[in-house]
Amino acid sequence: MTRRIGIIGGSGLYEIDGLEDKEWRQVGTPWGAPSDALLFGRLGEAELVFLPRHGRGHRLSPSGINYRANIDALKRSGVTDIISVSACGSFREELAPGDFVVVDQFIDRTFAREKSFFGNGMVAHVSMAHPVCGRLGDMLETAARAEGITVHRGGTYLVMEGPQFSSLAESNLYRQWGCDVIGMTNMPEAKLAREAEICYATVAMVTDYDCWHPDHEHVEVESVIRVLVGNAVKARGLVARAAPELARHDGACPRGCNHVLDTALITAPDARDPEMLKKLDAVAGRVLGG
Ligand SMILES: CSC[C@H]1O[C@H](OP(=O)(O)O)[C@H](O)[C@@H]1O
Ligand SMILES: Nc1ncnc2[nH]cnc12
Repeated sequence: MTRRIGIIGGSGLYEIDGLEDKEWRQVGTPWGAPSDALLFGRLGEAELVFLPRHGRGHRLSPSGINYRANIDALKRSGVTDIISVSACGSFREELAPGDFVVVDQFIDRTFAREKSFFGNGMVAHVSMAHPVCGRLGDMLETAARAEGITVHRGGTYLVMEGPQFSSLAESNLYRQWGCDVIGMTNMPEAKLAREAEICYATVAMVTDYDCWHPDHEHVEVESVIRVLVGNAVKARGLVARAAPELARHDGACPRGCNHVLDTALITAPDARDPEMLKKLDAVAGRVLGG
């Protein structure tokens, strides 16, 4: 299996530098339109596809993003691995603005988004026990260290619906829950990537201390953007280092991300809805024969 790397760029990362043979292409999906055209290109040996999560110009709010279209578009573009680059608030003193966190767990508190490709007519249940790909996480951590970025391995990312930031009571509650960082976008993205059998890992770039820290102002867009400008430069360096390394690893994911649907489908073949199966051509074609 030749690996092709998808980068989903979050707030502050709307384009990616240094790509050769680059071309923006519209990719249609049965789930509607993705956030923007996809930018195809190469970084040395590595084939990359970049998608700005909020669209160029940051047109889309976290609740308004068509996550299913984004993941489907990446899947039908041949993407095997997704690196999610996301801004986040920090719940811990030691996770300071400018630091990167390679998160390994999520708590999904979103409620106004489509969260699955499956449903009535074709039901599937995938495991989210380990929601990110450990191998991809290893590579991102190594690349970040090599780039001289202060990186923390592991952490729980609380995904809130937004678009408003948290109240102080919420911020304190999430800290009591043991959460490390907060953002608004990585769910259902990670769930959908899992369903689409794509390896997924997040680099969360700390921009602020949300609103719990007595010595820091509560988070505002203006301060987030200020930190993001520096973070985006570091994120580009990280991608440039991690992508060629990842591309060297041919073959299926050793953690099994590329085969999760082998054990997830439950609807009997004669009870499956043909219309539903058509929509699943890219995401589940491997097991449904799309
Ligand atoms: C601009 S602050 C809030 C905004 O930033 C994060 O976006 P992303 O995850 O795409 O980097 C956060 O989730 C909010 O959407
Ligand atoms: N404090 C915060 N809460 C939610 N999303 C964020 N993105 C960046 N900082 C954030």
